[in-house]
Amino acid sequence: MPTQPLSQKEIEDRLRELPGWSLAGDRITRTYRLADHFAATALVVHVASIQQELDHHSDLTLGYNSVVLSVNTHTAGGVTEKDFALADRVEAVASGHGAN
Ligand SMILES: C[C@H](O)[C@H](O)[C@H]1CNC2=NC(N)=NC(=O)C2=N1
Repeated sequence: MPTQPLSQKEIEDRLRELPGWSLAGDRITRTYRLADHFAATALVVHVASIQQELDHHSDLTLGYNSVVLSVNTHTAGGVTEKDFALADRVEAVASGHGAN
């Protein structure tokens, strides 16, 4: 059964449990700040490995000392539980990279 898009209320309820994350159009997004470019690059590589494991992929933008993650579920045409599962996994590792 295909993953269903969450309603606006369901998304807002889930976002309350994810400080730093917000809804931008039909995607959820968060910007992480890191110590420097190397630390930001290491976080991108770590997120990429999580995404391969989950078979779910965000758009990742690497800056000098920042990483912007933006995701929805293309196949569902909106935000689904898969996006929040990815967000939860990234949150669990981000602090280990010194991200905030
Ligand atoms: C076949 C494969 O499972 C799909 O193409 C996956 C891969 N990663 C994906 N990532 C995201 N963000 N949305 C998808 O719909 C999606 N689909």
